[in-house]
Amino acid sequence: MRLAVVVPAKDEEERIAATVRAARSIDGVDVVVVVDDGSTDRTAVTARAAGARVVRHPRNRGKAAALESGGALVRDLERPPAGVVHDTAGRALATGTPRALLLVDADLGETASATAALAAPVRAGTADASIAVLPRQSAPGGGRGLVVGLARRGILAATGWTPTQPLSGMRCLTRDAFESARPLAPGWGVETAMTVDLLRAGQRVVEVPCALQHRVSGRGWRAQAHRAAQYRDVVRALAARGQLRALLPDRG
Ligand SMILES: O=c1ccn([C@@H]2O[C@H](COP(=O)(O)OP(=O)(O)O[C@H]3O[C@H](CO)[C@@H](O)[C@H](O)[C@H]3O)[C@@H](O)[C@H]2O)c(=O)[nH]1
Ligand SMILES: O=C(O)[C@H](O)COP(=O)(O)O
Repeated sequence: MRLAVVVPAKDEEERIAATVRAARSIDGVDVVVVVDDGSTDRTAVTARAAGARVVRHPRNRGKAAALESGGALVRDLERPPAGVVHDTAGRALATGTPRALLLVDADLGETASATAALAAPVRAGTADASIAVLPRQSAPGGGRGLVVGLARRGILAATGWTPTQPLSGMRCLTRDAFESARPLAPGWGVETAMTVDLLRAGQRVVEVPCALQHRVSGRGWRAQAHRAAQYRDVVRALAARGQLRALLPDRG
């Protein structure tokens, strides 16, 4: 099974090269696409130097839009050159299974190689999509579980399944599974909505422990503003899926 890695990246010049190198080292990966989502630093040039194909958003459009752009580029790569894939009767010939997509955040650095474990169940055909479960992070986070709790309750209410880490963005999906979850919900709602939409479409989803370390959000005002945006986007994603009840806090 061939794998295309898609890396959404906003101002990730410090970690993007290590992330791209690690992604390229994964068995089966033949293309790494970095979507530079309107960065104001050297993310794009650094990613290209590390061996990635780079798509650039002139303006920042959010993580979901970056994943859409990466998915579209890989879709274009699957299209065979004109004139080569028809038989003598002009019938189109099958051109093989499209690549599975491996969605990898830009801030994982060299630990990105651990996303290789996500491909195993998809390759074996026992799952259509896999989601990474991360270990305790080496730096302490500053969250109180509000966004995570909301997303978890929403997914449970919508599907009957309780994810361990509902916001985890490291995922491996068959092309068919990815397409069944499109259009992706905007911004930070993308993971919550994707899980709901995959399960509702009958795709088999599993969680896989992966030894990943990412940049955790702390306690400062920037981190809290980030969480507020995450909360807003998860609310929108759940509301669009008829899960407003999940927005109410647990009653114990
Ligand atoms: O406008 C943006 C902002 C971020 N990113 C990229 O998106 C990824 C995740 O962003 P990050 O700042 O690391 O967010 P976190 O809050 O740390 O991420 C957690 O929560 C997110 C959902 O809210 C998930 O997407 C992540 O996988 C999960 O690690 C990174 O590669 C970013 O560079 C974009 O592409 N566009
Ligand atoms: O820091 C985090 O884990 C995320 O930003 C989610 O925040 P939360 O702890 O409020 O769910």
